Amino acid sequence: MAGKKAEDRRQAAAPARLVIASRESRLAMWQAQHIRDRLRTLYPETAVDILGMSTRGDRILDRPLAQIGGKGLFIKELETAMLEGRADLAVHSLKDVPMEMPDGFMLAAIGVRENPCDAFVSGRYARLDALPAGAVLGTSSLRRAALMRARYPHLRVESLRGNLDTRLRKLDEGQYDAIVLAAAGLIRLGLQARIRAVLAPEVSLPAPGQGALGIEIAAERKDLLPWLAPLNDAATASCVTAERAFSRALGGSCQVPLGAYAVIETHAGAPVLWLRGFIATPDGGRIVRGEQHGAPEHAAHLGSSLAQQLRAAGADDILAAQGGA
Ligand SMILES: NCc1[nH]cc(CCC(=O)O)c1CC(=O)O
Repeated sequence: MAGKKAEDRRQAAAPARLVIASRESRLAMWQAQHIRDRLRTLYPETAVDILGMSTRGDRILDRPLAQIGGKGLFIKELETAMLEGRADLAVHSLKDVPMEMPDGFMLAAIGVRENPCDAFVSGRYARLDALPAGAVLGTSSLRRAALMRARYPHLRVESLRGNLDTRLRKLDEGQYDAIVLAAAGLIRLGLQARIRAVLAPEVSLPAPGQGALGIEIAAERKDLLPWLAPLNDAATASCVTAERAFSRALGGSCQVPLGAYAVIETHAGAPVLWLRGFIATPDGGRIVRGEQHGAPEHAAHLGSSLAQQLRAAGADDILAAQGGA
């Protein structure tokens, strides 16, 4: 058709080659391969390769993340590769991407969300409620630990670090009676059979961005934006924008237990973004929760409003006790 041909002529040629920087964990590689395959389908003429690399966050495994400096640790080496021209983009679990993007970098696209919830995994027990007093529950996040301590004070909640395979191995070796971790990682790696129960958001409100993929580029590579745009999922992008704005307004780091989870519902034929959030003390002794509803276009505003609402309701005290703002 003449119209189609005219359109083709206007389009610039896709890049000859795209290199994706990725961590080398099995989950990170799955995610990078997923994006590579999508790019290959979108642009059959483009050579798409993956540059695997290990990060400080992968190498330091004996201390909780909050202690060694938080999220930036998992992405710095990948960003250096992009600045040095060894890679064009990086694929991350959005949950691991700092709330404030480092200078010179931006998120080019947010992929469709996998199951955003936490999962309960155990050999012996079918559900959290079935764990007896004194049972050892492992988790890698302050958020899950605070929620579990508040809800199940009779359990011993202990830190669990390492990639997914390591965490499952520690469970299987008997170091823990049960563990709680993101359902998305297990599902992506084909390990969904290990999930004994998916924890409802009412029980374990997910971390900001959990289950979503973030595609990062150097801000000086805006030429890539049109090519990466088809990877963006608008609904997921609005939801995680609200979640990340909430976290950012509360100082967003791994140092304070907080969760945020948004969904888009339809009310009277119009989309409404429903954002829930909480912030807690590490022992779960205090939890301040709240929610906001609004238009998806106002996602960032909804996130910061919810943060303000929680600050007024006691989050400020929690942050002050934490040594935060
Ligand atoms: N912090 C590590 C991490 N980063 C992303 C996921 C899971 C996948 C996702 O949330 O997209 C995990 C594992 C976990 O929290 O159990």
